[in-house]
Amino acid sequence: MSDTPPVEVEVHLADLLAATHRLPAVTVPLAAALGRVLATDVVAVQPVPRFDNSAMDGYAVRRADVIGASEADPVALDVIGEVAAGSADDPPLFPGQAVRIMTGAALPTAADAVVPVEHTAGYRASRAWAEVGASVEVVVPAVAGAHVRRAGEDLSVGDLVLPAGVVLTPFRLGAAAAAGVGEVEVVRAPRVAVVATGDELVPPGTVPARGQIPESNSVLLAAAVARAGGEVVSVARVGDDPADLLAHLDRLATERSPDLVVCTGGVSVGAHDVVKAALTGRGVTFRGVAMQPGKPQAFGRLDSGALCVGLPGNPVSVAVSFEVFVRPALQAMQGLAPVGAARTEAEVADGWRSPPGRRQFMPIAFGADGRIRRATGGGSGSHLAGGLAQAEGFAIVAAEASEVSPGDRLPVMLVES
Ligand SMILES: Nc1nc2c(c(=O)[nH]1)N[C@H]1C(S)=C(S)[C@@H](COP(=O)(O)OP(=O)(O)OC[C@H]3O[C@@H](n4cnc5c(N)ncnc54)[C@H](O)[C@@H]3O)O[C@H]1N2
Ligand code: MOO
Repeated sequence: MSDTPPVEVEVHLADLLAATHRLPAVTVPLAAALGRVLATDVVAVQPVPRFDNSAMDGYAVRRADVIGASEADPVALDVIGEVAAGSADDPPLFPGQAVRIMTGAALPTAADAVVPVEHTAGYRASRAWAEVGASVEVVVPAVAGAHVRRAGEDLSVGDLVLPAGVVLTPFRLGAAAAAGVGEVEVVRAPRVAVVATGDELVPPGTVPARGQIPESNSVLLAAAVARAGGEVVSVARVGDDPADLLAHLDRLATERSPDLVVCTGGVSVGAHDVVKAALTGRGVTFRGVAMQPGKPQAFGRLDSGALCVGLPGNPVSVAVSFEVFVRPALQAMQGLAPVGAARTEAEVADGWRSPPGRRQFMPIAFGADGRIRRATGGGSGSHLAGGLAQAEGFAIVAAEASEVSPGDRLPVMLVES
């Protein structure tokens, strides 16, 4: 790896994406569709609203009866029935008659307006509803269609509710349900296995012995993968023996059939770099990428057909590599444009140094003034895992730059909180 010059970020990303395929579509109930990418258009199978119905609690009337109603000259109507929301009743309504009606109830066929209960004398006087069999005094005239929600005024049968390719959000799922749709065709979620490598790693929360550290990369990656639409099918920690890693990958292939295996650690030039030792010559390419952090990278297809991405072990390198390479790959697998995280541009509040020849991704936080400053203890060190908690994004410094100065404007890749 160190013998050949590093490739540009774009080259590595393009090669990775070229090895990435969109996954097939599956049909799922709405309740299982949150965050999935829609594979086919959703059209309304029912109009929205489904039928003419009341927007108010009140009385369904024939509008002609109440044109002249006023406080001084109330119109008395015989209350001949009631329809509540969910009732299939369609009471016939003759001139001089009214039907008690509740919000969402189907408007009787013979009615053409709704008088809110607040527009009746009894309610004004004592908050009282006129009972069925009694009469109600209307004190405000109704206009045609008053407080009637018309069938299909939002969507007609066959109208497009959601186009293929959108991510299913809570609002979109609600709209599909309202239009009578119960299941949707979505791109299958990428099945992702996370493998953290290194003899020094112990589960988070346990007390490490000398030389050991808490394993944090798989925690970050599993969470990030899930947020990015992946289904995490396995999270494991493997030591520095290549035979153990190969055995683990074989087991994963037969038991979990991942589409993507994300490994961390062991891709550099160390004497115990396990991912490199195990997967060199097995369809996985190891190379340097002109970025900091995240220089050593690996990718390829395993014998099982799963795409394998090997990220460097340093925690900040993992975070950056996820955003720069893994998120776009997950997007491509789901049929989304592989654009990575959302971006913005911001002014730098404090300056820092950047390694010439490598594009720098500096963890940053926004100040109250909208300007950015370094998030990780002032530095760009790829081991500063604690400072990642403060990172709201990564400022991107061009490879040619050796220094960033206060007042510079930099592109910023935004991190999901
Ligand atoms: N002689 C050279 N040494 C190094 C080079 C180089 O070019 N020549 N590159 C450095 C850079 S840059 C990086 S990045 C690292 C990448 O090395 P590896 O991918 O082989 O990663 P490891 O050596 O396994 O680990 C690096 C570092 O990260 C810690 N780590 C690993 N896994 C985890 C985990 N799951 N959770 C928390 N922390 C983890 C590990 O303990 C190491 O401190 O190589 C440099 N060296
Ligand atoms: O490239 Mo390494 O990722 O600097 O830490």
